[in-house]
This record gives sequence, C-alpha cells and structure tokens, in this order.
Amino acid sequence: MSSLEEPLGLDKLPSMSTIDRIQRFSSGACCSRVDNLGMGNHWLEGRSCSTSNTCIEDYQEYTEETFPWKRQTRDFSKGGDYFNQNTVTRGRNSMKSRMIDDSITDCQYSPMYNNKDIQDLTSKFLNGIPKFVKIVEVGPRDGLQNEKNIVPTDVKIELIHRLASCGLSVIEATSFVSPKWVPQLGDAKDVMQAVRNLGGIRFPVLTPNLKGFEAAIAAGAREVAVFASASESFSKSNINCSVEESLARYGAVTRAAKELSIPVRGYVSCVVGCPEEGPISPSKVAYVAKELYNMGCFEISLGDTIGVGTPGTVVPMLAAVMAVVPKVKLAVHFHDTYGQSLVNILVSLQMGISIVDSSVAGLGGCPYAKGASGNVATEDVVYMLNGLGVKTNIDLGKLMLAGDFISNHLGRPSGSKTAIALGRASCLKQ
Ligand SMILES: CC(C)(COP(=O)([O-])OP(=O)([O-])OC[C@H]1O[C@@H](n2cnc3c(N)ncnc32)[C@H](O)[C@@H]1OP(=O)([O-])[O-])[C@@H](O)C(=O)NCCC(=O)NCCSC(=O)C[C@@](C)(O)CC(=O)[O-]
Repeated sequence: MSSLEEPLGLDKLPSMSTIDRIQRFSSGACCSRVDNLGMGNHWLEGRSCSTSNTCIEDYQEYTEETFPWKRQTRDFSKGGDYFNQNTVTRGRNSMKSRMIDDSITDCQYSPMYNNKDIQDLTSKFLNGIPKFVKIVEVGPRDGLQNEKNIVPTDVKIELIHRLASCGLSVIEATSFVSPKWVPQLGDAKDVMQAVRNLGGIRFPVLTPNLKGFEAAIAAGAREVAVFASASESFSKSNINCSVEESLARYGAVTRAAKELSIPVRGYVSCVVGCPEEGPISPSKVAYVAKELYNMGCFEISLGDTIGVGTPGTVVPMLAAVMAVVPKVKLAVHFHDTYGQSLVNILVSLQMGISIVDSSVAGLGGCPYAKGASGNVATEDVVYMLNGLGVKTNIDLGKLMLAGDFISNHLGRPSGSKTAIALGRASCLKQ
C-alpha cells in the first residue's frame, strides 16, 4: 500500500506563489480574528515574549489548567548525557550569552561587526523562539503504521516504555482504526492496555469515528485524536469520506469525549501539499483547523503529510491558521521527505509555535500518502532545541537508546542524523 518509492513530481510541489493566496486569504473569508494575524512583527522583529504563548509561563499555565496530572519538570542538573548537561541545564539565556560570548571572542577577526551588532542580530533571530517546546512523540503510531512487516506487540510496548523513560510527556501510542485498512496497528487494544497506567504520561490514540472512540475508551485511553485533511482527495483515500463528512464524524467524537472529559487532539493533514491535488491553499487549512478547534479540540496539529513544505509555503500556511486559531493551540508535524523538516520547525518556532510532533529514529509515513517518508526524527529535533537553549525535558541519550532499540528490531539504520553522528545509531552487527 505504501508508495515510498514514488517521489512527487516537481510539477506537484507548492511554491512561493502560495504567498499570493495567503494575501488574498488574510484580507477576507476566514479571518474572524484578524487581530491575531500580526505574527509578522512579532517574529521578524524578534521581540521577546511578554503576554504571548511563547513563554514557558504561558505553557505551564495552559498545561496546568488542561492537564492537572502533567509530568513534573525534571531536574537535569542531576544527571543525563553530555549534550543535555551542556545545553539544557544552562537554560536559554545562558546559552544565548555563551553564543554571544563565543562570537565576541571571534569578533577580532570580524571588524565589520561590533559587540552590539552581534547582540542585536542574535536577538533578532532567537528572541521570538519559545523557551520551552513540548514534543509529541508519534513514533509508535505514525512510525509503525507504515512498516511493511508488522511489528510484534511486545516490541511496541517495549518501545513505548523506553520512550516513557526519556522524559517525553506525550506519546501517541496507537490508532483505533479499521484493522482492514491499517493492519499494522491491529493490536491497538493490547498496546493501550499495556501502557495506559504508565505514570505522568499522556498516550493519545487516533480515533476516526465513534466506533474507534468507544474501543479506545474501553481499552483505557484517556486522550484521543481525530484526523481531518485539508485535501478532499486525501480525505477520501485516507478515511473514505469527504472533508465535511469527516468533520461531522469528529463532531460526534468530540461530543462523546466531552461527556467523559476526554481531551481530543485534532490533526489537519496535507497542510501544504497533497499527493493527488498538489499545492493546498492556506485558507483550506485554516478552515479545517478552525472547525476542529470550534468543535472542542484542545490542540491542532498541522501535518505536512508528504513532507513537501519549505519555509516559503509553511510560513503563509501558519499565518493563515494563526489568524483563526490561537498559536498556543497549534502544533507542527513535519515529514522529512525533502529534508526540510528542521528548517520548517525553526521558522515555526520563530512564529511562536511551541509544540512539535516528531518520531524516534525518524520512523514514519502514511500508508495512504504516496511519496511520504518518515517524520522528522525526535533526536534531531531535541538536538536542535538543545543547541538553541530551548527546554524540552527530554534526555537525548536515553532517546537515542530507544531509537537504537527500534532500529535494531527493524533491521535498518536510524533515520536520525543526530543518532548516526553521535555514533549510537542502530548497529546491525551487534
Ligand atoms: C475511517 C475508516 C474506519 C472508514 O472505513 P470504511 O470502510 O469507510 O468504514 P465503514 O464505516 O464502512 O466500516 C467498514 C468496516 O470497518 C469497520 N470499522 C469502522 N470503523 C472502525 C474502527 N474505528 N475500528 C475498527 N473497525 C472499524 C466496520 O465495523 C466495518 O467492519 P465490517 O462490518 O466490514 O467487518 C477507515 O478508512 C480507516 O480505518 N482508515 C484509517 C486511516 C489511517 O489510519 N490512516 C493513517 C493515519 S492518518 C495520518 O497518518 C496522517 C497524520 C495524522 O499522521 C498527520 C500527517 O502526517 O499529516
């Protein structure tokens, strides 16, 4: 079913012309909160956060309100690997200072810049970035749903246990979808029952309809996710219904969830490109995101399902969505088909996004998205965030061991460049 070997044609790729569409979009139809569109000044001018959702204080307030059982902040000064100790424990400001100090030391070789110039430039590019980023690990679901050989249930459970020990606060465990459509996750009930009581961690599961929702709750799920698409064609091929039909189904799921006080996450797929339709208009993404938000989804994850986005298409898409959904409620979900994930994440952070989906060892892909490759690797995201001095509470060393574990099982090297570079990628000879 998977078509990883069929790359997209160049004619299907979205381009900067999308910006024209966002300009049309932002002055009209879907902008019920035009006041929130003003992301441009915020991230371009690099102002530090004050009342914005980029602040860790805002994140804490939000999570305390929504998830009172959330994981406590870890104390990294008491352990962890070299990279965590040298990036996370310093905190963002000291990291920034170190970078500035290093640059200043080098300044004698750069007479064109004085210290203030360097500080101004550093602030311009880094100040808009949040101090804390929540990572939503999607490897056990988005990763393993696309494996040709079905991964045994006990390996999935072991993977989730290992991921849980890394400090991740959210791990998407599985999907309660039709086993005829996605046989790789036909053991959803067993996986959910085995991990549901792991303390302090949220395990959302995908539910495409009420049948899936009821099965998930019966298996002990305490959080679910619904997944709509900005592309009509992808909606048909992925969940066998139109976008509007899917929204009606998800309305039923969110109503049922509300009665049980179950939080519902919402996905929008194909946010910049569709394997069948090509470029997707930001206004379509904004429409679906707002519908999901209005029906009660506490968070909306924006998925570049086939990984064709670049900053040239991601920025206008995010701008359109931020005009109708508060950015504190938005997550980004990138696949790395064209190697653009990290740069797309970076511009998303600069625009104030503070929730990133990723997959250990870069596992992933969607069985119904031709040309899609794995998700951005969690190890690579954590490495970049550590380098930026952004907190994640994730132990990179333990994460790489979890990546080794699943890569060894799958019999292939990790999809994480960080894991490979640090010499701890899966070693098939062991
Ligand atoms: C949505 C359906 C179920 C519609 O499938 P359908 O065939 O249209 O459903 P139906 O209502 O006609 O029912 C057909 C059969 O499926 C059963 N059924 C119906 N619902 C369920 C259920 N929940 N669990 C188990 N069984 C179910 C139902 O009981 C019936 O069984 P039968 O009578 O033939 O024995 C199907 O299309 C499906 O399961 N699709 C799964 C698609 C999927 O999982 N895709 C991958 C995830 S999306 C993704 O990866 C993108 C994302 C989220 O990561 C973001 C990004 O990357 O951008």
